[in-house]
Amino acid sequence: MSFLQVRNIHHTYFTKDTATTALSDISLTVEEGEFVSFLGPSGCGKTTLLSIIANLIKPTEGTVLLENKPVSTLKNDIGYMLQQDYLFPWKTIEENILLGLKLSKQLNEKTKTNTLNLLKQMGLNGGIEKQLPKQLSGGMRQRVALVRTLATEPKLLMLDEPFSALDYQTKLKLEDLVSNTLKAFGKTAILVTHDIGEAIAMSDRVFLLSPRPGRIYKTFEIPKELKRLSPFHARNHEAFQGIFQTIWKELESLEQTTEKSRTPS
Ligand SMILES: Nc1ncnc2c1ncn2[C@@H]1O[C@H](COP(=O)(O)OP(=O)(O)OP(=O)(O)O)[C@@H](O)[C@H]1O
Repeated sequence: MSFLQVRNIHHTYFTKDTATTALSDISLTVEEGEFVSFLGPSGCGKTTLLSIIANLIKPTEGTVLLENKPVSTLKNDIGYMLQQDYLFPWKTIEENILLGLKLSKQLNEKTKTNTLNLLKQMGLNGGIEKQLPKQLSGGMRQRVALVRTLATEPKLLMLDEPFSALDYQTKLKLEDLVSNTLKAFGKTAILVTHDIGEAIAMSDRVFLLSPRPGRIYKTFEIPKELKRLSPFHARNHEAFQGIFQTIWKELESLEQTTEKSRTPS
């Protein structure tokens, strides 16, 4: 049995006057330790799908199982890294990274030491733990957010455009750091991104979603010579351009279809 099973998900958002079907007939599986990405035109339902898998939204139809258990019955098994770091501005870095452990009653000397060590492994040492978030750069804050997420040892990590607010150089460095860290911990992760290069460089598989309603249009297996490399080196490998062009063309054809369906006849 696969680690994560997403079965026949349909989702419609209802308001007083409208019904928007965001997702239709989504089924997929993810293996333990795998890194997959959801890529697709704006509004194709990537965030909705991520929220359903994380049990933040209940789907209109379908089920999500993590290690064969419905996600609605799980606690603390899923961690997040989002575009904004959501660090509490009035709490120190140490208080921020220990908060999840405290709330889930897992805070003890051992988990505290492990978490502070992880902060150092992320290159954040020299007394940073006593500082406030505003004293840190955007890239440093995202590293803190990753430590906070990993502190409670979630089984599955959800990454919703975690690098999109960063400058290009910081983003490339963080892609490597996140990828290496998740590999070292053997974590399973799902990334939502608009960036084809990022999806290829970080993933084992890429799910391309088509819009209105969102469906899985195609799945791309990343060539094994790229999977072996860190994201930075993968971007510079000759196999990268080939798969980039293939996905680019597919995404472009999807975007053209979307534009046409928006043009009034
Ligand atoms: N709370 C909501 N109520 C009504 N419709 C919604 C709601 N949230 C999302 N939608 C609609 O559902 C569809 C999918 O939205 P979603 O945010 O999941 O897409 P996305 O692929 O993540 O978009 P983007 O790439 O722009 O972030 C869109 O048509 C959106 O307008």
